Amino acid sequence: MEADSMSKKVALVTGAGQGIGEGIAVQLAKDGFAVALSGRHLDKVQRVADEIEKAGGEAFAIEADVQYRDQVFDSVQKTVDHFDHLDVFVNNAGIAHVAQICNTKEEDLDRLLDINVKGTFFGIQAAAAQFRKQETPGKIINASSIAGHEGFELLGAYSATKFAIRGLTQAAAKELARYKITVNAYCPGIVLTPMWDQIDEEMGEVNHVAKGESLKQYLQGIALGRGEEPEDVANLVSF
Ligand SMILES: NC(=O)c1ccc[n+]([C@@H]2O[C@H](COP(=O)([O-])OP(=O)(O)OC[C@H]3O[C@@H](n4cnc5c(N)ncnc54)[C@H](O)[C@@H]3O)[C@@H](O)[C@H]2O)c1
Ligand SMILES: CC(=O)[C@H](C)O
Repeated sequence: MEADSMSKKVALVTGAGQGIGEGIAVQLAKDGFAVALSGRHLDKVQRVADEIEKAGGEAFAIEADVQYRDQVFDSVQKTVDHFDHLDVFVNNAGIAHVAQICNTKEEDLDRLLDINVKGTFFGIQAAAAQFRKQETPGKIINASSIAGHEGFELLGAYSATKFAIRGLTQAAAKELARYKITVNAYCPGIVLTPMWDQIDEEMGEVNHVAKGESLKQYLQGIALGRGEEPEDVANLVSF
């Protein structure tokens, strides 16, 4: 256990090996948190943890797949074993999938629900259990999306999971407030992370998008179609 982290706030970020999760972990470390980073691929989260340590921060990498409840609870225990306690849990891990609803395979729908919804559900359960065991306040922060406020064509199953996360966040906030545990969600627009490489790859030929146009341009087109100023759309595409 790191002696210094006894006084530091401790955060656990899921899916922290790249993208938004990596950005959150790095910023939390800059803000003085001791950070546990969990992900399906230990080498990816270890890379980010090493970078945080090299920059003078405290970090600890954990291999955990959020679709499995026991691995989520285990990641919290490993964080507490290493840093003594937990203050913040960020349910960041998530996947997207591009398909028209009528063409979405059940196995893809199951994968999205297992990782995005059940993974977030398990994270709330595990974090709340730890905060109550510590008898301390705590913060739980979940990854929803712009697609959790508007259902986008070609992202129907994904949007459903992000809407679900908003509802889950609101319900958890009401249930856990009495324990001084806050539950909030972030809803980014389009953030140019490796998720978009995968989304663009899955695009292929679909009716709604002109050949060669990426989903990013398609979504931007929707925003522009609403008469939003280009700079508004530009704000969506940032990292
Ligand atoms: N990039 C965007 O435009 C955008 C917009 C709104 C919301 N989001 C949400 O933000 C979160 C992060 O997105 P991102 O763009 O950084 O994605 P990303 O694909 O770049 O990174 C996601 C990370 O989560 C990990 N992950 C996936 N499934 C996992 C699992 N079962 N267990 C543990 N880790 C797992 C991946 O390995 C990866 O490291 C996601 O929940 C996503 O839905 C992204
Ligand atoms: C991929 C994502 O979450 C939205 C559509 O930006």
